[in-house]
Amino acid sequence: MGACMPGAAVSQLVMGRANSQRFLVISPRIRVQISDSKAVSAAGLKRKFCTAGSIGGGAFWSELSGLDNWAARRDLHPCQAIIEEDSAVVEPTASVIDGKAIAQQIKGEIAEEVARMKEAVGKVPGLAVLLVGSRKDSETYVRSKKKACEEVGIKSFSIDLPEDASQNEILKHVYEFNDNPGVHGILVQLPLPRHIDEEKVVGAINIAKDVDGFHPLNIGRLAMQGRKPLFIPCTPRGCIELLIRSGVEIKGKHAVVIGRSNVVGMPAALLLQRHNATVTVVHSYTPNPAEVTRNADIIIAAAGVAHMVRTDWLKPGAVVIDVGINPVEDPSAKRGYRLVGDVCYREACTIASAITPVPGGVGPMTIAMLMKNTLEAAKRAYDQTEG
Ligand SMILES: Nc1nc2c(c(=O)[nH]1)N[C@@H](CN(C=O)c1ccc(C(=O)N[C@@H](CCC(=O)O)C(=O)O)cc1)CN2
Repeated sequence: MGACMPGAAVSQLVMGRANSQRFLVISPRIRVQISDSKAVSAAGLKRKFCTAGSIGGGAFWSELSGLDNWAARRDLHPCQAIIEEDSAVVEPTASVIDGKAIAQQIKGEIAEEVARMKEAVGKVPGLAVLLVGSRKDSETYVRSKKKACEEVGIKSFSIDLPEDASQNEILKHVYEFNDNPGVHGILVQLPLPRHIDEEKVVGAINIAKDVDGFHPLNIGRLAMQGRKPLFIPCTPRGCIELLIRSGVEIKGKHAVVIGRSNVVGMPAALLLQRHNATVTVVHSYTPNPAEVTRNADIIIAAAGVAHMVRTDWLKPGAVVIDVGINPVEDPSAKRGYRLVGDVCYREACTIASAITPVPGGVGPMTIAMLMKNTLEAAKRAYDQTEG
């Protein structure tokens, strides 16, 4: 079991040795034997998804897993053959919800609004991004956020702090951004190093600039009837936007959210209810999750377990939004690994009516929604909101 352990999948990337064979433990039931030629890619995979010095993986997954213990649910981990099979080209009968294209379209709309704001008030929105440590995945996401800012005309401010930065140092930057009128949105890239109290840092962000929507006041308002959060967390907002833009009716439907993390599962369930769906949350202690999920018209899968959702979890015609981003070793891929979702895509394609791919589904929408939240923050600051 790895040192960085909060979520299930965190324990899933461990190097091992048995009978003079080296292997990479992808999940409790998946061990990939590593030949010498594969060793580099396995190490690369670990580098990208591990905190420096730890032997566990689970970058984004720990966000999805939250307090959950999916690793203990050995019954839910598919065998390696299933994951390998899934890389085969499939002709889906389900329609593919192209998150990358939809995100691009949304960024185009935002760029137009930013240009209009510049003309009207002579200002553009500003987004501050705080990164602590040198996790490769977090660095990639932060780079994507800055690139998106450039694309749409948002000014980005960034602070990169070392892994051993103190809590006070981080808070000092948050307070400075809170006081900077040119900064309309502030985000602290998660996860933070273990010695930092995430609750304190997120709670220090001015709620009017909390473009991640993780501040307890924003989450509280999201949960309450008749209250309006200033911001909705980007990934759940992206999931709903994908459904709406794909013409999927949410009202009156039964939605199952798999996972209850603070970043995705919990706010997604709250948001679906606000859209008048009947919502069931499936988590790592749910008995017979396949049976529960099989009742769903809409599934948001955010467990952080590669290919957990199989054919028997899906009702024919269900709409599947796959939030999982799980790296699995693939020597034929340039990076030595590829990303797969929580849903066995190949199988789901033949039974669902619509499905998001991984990559290219929810991920790009997270960034587009961050741009949207930042624009909305600036509109409020300059009194440019409609209605
Ligand atoms: N402060 C925050 N931290 C984190 C959040 C968040 O919303 N706010 N979410 C995740 C990571 N994340 C954004 O920060 C994020 C994850 C994935 C993608 C994405 O576009 N993924 C691509 C694949 C990328 C690749 O090839 O590596 C895809 O799915 O197509 C964007 C943003 C945790 N932390």
